[in-house]
Amino acid sequence: MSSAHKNLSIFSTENLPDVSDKKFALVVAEWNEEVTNALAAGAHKTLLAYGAKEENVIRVNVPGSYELTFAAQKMAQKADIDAVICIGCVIQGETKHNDYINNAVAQGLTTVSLKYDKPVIFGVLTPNTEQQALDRAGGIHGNKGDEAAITAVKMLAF
Ligand SMILES: Nc1c(NC[C@H](O)[C@H](O)[C@H](O)CO)[nH]c(=O)[nH]c1=O
Ligand SMILES: CC(=O)[C@@H](O)COP(=O)(O)O
Repeated sequence: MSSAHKNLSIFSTENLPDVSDKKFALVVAEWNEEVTNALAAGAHKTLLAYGAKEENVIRVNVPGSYELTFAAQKMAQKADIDAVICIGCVIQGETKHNDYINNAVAQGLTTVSLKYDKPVIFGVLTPNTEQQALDRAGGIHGNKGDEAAITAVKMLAF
């Protein structure tokens, strides 16, 4: 179901695990920072709303979404980090560069998650236009950051 038909900020909150003692890494790409900062704010707000402590949300920035994988690995290998949320926005350009980034990041984050046996959440927008990004970063389709955060919370039930 596309985001156009499912608000990203509306989700089930039944049977959520207690995450009051869990530590989250929030890895944020600086490219398209108006969008990624809005996504990160949504993720941060959602984590606190569902039980995380302010001091247990550790934000680090990277230049672009391609660098999310390396930073996610650095955070996931820390013994005290329970989940990693990766935030980015890769807007389609004139070339296929966005495809290479998106595929690398999707595969890379999955690899890190499995290697360190921890949730690593793909909170990366891959829109065709800037408007599509804004619509999903607190606009008409909700906030992908909210969705990424509640996904991290839910995955800590495993
Ligand atoms: N065009 C976008 C980029 N490009 C930069 C790459 O992510 C990377 O930093 C560079 O290739 C050097 O390794 N990044 C985004 O996050 N969003 C874009 O739209
Ligand atoms: C996804 C990108 O890196 C993008 O901004 C590059 O744009 P272009 O494909 O027009 O060079």
